[in-house]
Amino acid sequence: DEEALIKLKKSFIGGNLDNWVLGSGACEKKWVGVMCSGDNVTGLHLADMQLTGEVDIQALLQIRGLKAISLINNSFTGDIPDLHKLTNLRAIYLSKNKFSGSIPDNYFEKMGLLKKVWLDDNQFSGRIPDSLCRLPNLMELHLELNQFSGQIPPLKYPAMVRDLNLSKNNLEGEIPEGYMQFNATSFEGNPGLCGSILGKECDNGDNKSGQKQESTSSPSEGIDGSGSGSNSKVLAISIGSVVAVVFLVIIVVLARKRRREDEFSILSKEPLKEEVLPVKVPEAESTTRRKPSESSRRSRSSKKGSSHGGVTDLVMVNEEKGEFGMQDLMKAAAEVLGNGGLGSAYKAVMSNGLAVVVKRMKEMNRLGKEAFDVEMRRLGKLRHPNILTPLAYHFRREEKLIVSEYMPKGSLLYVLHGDRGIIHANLNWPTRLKIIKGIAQGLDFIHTEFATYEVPHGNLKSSNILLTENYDPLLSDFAFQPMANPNLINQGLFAYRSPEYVRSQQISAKSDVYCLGIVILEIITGKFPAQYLNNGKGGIDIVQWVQTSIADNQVEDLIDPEISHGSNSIDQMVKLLHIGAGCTESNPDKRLGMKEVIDKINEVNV
Ligand SMILES: Nc1ncnc2c1ncn2[C@@H]1O[C@H](COP(=O)(O)OP(=O)(O)OP(=O)(O)O)[C@@H](O)[C@H]1O
Repeated sequence: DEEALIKLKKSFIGGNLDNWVLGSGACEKKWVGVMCSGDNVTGLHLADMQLTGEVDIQALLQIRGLKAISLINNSFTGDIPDLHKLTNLRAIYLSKNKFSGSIPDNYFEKMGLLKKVWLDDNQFSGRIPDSLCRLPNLMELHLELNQFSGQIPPLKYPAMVRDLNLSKNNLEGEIPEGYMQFNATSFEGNPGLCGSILGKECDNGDNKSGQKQESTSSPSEGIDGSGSGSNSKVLAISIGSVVAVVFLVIIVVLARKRRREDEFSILSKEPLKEEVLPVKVPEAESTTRRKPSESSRRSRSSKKGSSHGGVTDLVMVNEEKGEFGMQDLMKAAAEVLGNGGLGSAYKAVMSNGLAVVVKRMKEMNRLGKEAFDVEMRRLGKLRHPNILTPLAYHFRREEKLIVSEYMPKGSLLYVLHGDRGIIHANLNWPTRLKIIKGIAQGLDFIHTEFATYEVPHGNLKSSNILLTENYDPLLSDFAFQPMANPNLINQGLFAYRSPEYVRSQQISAKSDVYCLGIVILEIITGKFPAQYLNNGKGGIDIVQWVQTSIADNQVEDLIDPEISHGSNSIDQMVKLLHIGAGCTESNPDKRLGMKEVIDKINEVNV
């Protein structure tokens, strides 16, 4: 890697790469801009260095572990470099340079692992390459402030993309359907674009620019449109315009916030760091500002299930992490984590340093207060290395709060499909196998503990599997079925998406096995299952894909290249794929049972 970096340095002009000295140890000596994992170079962050010259792709090709390259805010000119030869890249940042010319349509064709493409603020022209919009893992796309023209190509995997900006180009025509999740700011500054996002109807003729003049001249027609031509009303119009602009800004901010929260529900979920807000607690609780001593007294009294004026404080059901009360939670700074099928989730860090997740559940009224307490205490007593045992709860008729420990590595969903850098990079085969085994053990434990429940877990999916520091999986959000309202059950719990429930409203422990199968296939293929989405848009129908490939004898093609490349464990991966397929059998009678799954998984050893 060092030699390659020196070769690369020679192709640059300018910049201050003085500590790039051959033999000094690029990773050991922390060469400027060089990111490493152990002794391997994984990223180049060469931003703001006034670099020009060439980007020596042959040199970069020698850095086998290279995953990300940033040349942001330099002075590179000419065509886009041949980065497409680096097929392992996850992220390309070329923003704020003077790259120009068009990018070949098939440029990104072999870059299936790319997640982030930032080409904004350059002078690129021509069409947006089709291959870019077909990338299966694309999450962030920034092309703003260029001269891209023509129509926007359809987005093949819209559910993956959470950050998109095509503004300030010369794009034209109707915005394709796959982009509907984004708002107008992602497209503004393209005079020829039209479509419902921009509130600008497309006529099917060519006269798009005429339309543009109309719509930009009165964007707030619906708000202040009446009588706007009269000179005598200039003042009123000015005030109206200001109000309208403020109104629009509020709408845009709210829409963006909402979209971000929606995105969390699809692909969890980088904490929204800037959205620091208090954990909202019921009025009755927040009216009195109790002293800490009072708070802990109340917390202690509430352990016994007591209440004050009909409103209970937090009820601790598991004191392994210490005691805390509602006051402690209220004082904690909180961040939105996501908005799932059961409600919203917040992270709160309390003054003693304990970080917890608070889930606000709205549709959990099946049980009265006492029965709910019994259920929660039962959950609080569970101890298993693969179970996330809740710490506390708060009961109100309209809303329940469930508090659990915060796991810094986050959910398996995010570690697998989001960009967690080194955390993702560590998902090698032995780690993935350990995760699969842990999930199966945890589920088996839940099946024993809640054997009498219609469906013991009910909501097994990768967003409800958290990872510990050591990549041990912890199952959360289980055994909610007896507490949840029927509408929440049907819409919010993943087991209710199993084929037998969709077909004939049957649910059983085998529905959990189906969910386990999806997770196993997700871990081995590295693909985001379409089954997690409500609208069926995006992701991959992982069950169908696996079945077809098994039938066509092409099982190895299913394996995530990140684990199959150069591995001598392909046989084990194939075995696990077959187990995943056995778990996702459409007919529950033909599907594997929980114990069979455990036995089969235990036979697979690293
Ligand atoms: N204990 C935890 N530690 C760390 N992150 C968590 C924890 N619990 C939840 N999260 C994060 O918060 C996100 C939102 O969780 P939430 O449970 O609200 O949504 P979900 O899992 O997508 O859907 P559902 O409501 O069906 O469980 C999760 O995807 C996960 O990334």
